[in-house]
Amino acid sequence: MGRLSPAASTASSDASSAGETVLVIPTARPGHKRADEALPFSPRPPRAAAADAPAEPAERPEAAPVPAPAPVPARAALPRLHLSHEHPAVLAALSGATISSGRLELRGRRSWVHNYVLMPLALPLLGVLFLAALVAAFVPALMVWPAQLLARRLYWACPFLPHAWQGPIRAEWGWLGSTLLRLQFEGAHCITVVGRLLTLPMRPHLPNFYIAGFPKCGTTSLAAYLKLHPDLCGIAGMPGHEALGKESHFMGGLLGRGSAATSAALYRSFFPTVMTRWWCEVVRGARRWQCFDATPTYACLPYIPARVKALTPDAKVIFMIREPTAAVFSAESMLRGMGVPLTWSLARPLPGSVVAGRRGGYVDVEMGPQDGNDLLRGDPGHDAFWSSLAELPADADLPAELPQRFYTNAHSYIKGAQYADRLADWARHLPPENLLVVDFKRFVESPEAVVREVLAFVGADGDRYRFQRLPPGMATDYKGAKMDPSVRRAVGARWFAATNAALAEMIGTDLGWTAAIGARQ
Ligand SMILES: Nc1ncnc2c1ncn2[C@@H]1O[C@H](COP(=O)(O)OS(=O)(=O)O)[C@@H](OP(=O)(O)O)[C@H]1O
Repeated sequence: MGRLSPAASTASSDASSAGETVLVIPTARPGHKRADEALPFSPRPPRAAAADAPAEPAERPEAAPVPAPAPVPARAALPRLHLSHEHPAVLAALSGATISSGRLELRGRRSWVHNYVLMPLALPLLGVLFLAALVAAFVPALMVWPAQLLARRLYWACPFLPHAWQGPIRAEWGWLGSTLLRLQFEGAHCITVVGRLLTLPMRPHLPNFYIAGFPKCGTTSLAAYLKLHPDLCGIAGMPGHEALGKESHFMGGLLGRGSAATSAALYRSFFPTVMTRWWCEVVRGARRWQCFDATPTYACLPYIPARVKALTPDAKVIFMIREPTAAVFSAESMLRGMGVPLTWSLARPLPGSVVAGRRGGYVDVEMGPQDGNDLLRGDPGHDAFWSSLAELPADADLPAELPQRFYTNAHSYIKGAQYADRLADWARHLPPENLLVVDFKRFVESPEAVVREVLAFVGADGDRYRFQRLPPGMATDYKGAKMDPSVRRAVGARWFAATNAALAEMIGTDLGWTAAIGARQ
């Protein structure tokens, strides 16, 4: 510690003449530590300070050697400032002092920027920094854990998603890029789910109708067309995500496979808030506001009709249908494009087929010989599993292996495209006037006419609908792959001929699928 030195008085006098008080204090030196001593601090007004200092030399003494601290007359009335010479640099930084030639100089007057801008801002700035540190410490802890938990459930319900991170996305973006994208996706999903749950009291709606399927039959496009009507809202989906922006997967176990998959309260979290409804009614002029869920797998899974009836007994259900092998091939191509390893392919010739000299599709790219789960042979184990799903009570837990078996087995897609059987499941639970079948081919050719029929079916006023053509939703990049014509014929005849005929009888129209052989249908 040191006392105010004569040098301090000198500097003070110099500065006084320039209009500021300067205290010059020798900085710490080994052997000069006297922690018990205090430095009298006299922030005198500049002029007065100059007047009171009787014996001050006119000029500042040389910096070295440092003069021994001289005693200063005690001033009981003045506050005493304790300075630690052990940390002169810290002191200088805090006080705005400078260290010059081994001495610490305290300047009593700073610029107006310092006094009126920097200093008043310092405290709020420190507060902001403190809050930022808190956020940096706690938000990851509060976000990462829920995000991981919810992502685990999402990946259980949609087990094809993780393949995309490890396969094509990693190949394109590298390890770091794909990891960051994955964290961003999981974080966005978490924010969406938590946001929905936190606003649950404002979400009293269950769907008035469903676009229940079938997968790869244009459900995304139909949903987008319907959302153009002021009366109609889809689910409160994940922003910016084409599929999760329109399909809830709630009954597929997105929030859990136990009671969370049957709770009406939790299901309500997916649908718009009263504010959204108010906006539609007051601003967009909706007269008969309705919301809908467009989860295409609902049409395939035989336990879903019972749950739809339990949760929404008056709901209407729309099914889009497409030539079955084309729909299965579209699903296969989508999954394969996401990096999902499948043991089957409609692009690969069946065993015994002549393939000499033919290249194309996935045949030479990533598929080995057609094995195991043969497309024509069938899978009795899967059939039994499927039948057990049809018996599942509406409030029962979903089987733990359900999504994995559903998404990887070729026979899930085959069963999912046996439309007559699936529609019969639905007709057992809901009245036929609540079910509408839409032909994908006709929808592609004349979307406006089809959309207007759908509007009439759900009870929305067609006169208030302004049609505008939209780009196809969920278009698949086939990467040049084509269905093998022999597979198409064989699979069509083996699995779909009978159900296509039954469908024609059911809807009163033969869509000509049995004869169809070609590219997309
Ligand atoms: N307007 C229009 N014209 C032509 N084709 C269209 C249109 N809308 C959707 N599609 C095709 O429908 C397929 C996607 O169907 P989904 O949206 O039901 O897919 S999903 O089940 O939701 O994943 C997907 O088919 P593929 O490209 O053959 O896979 C889309 O391209």
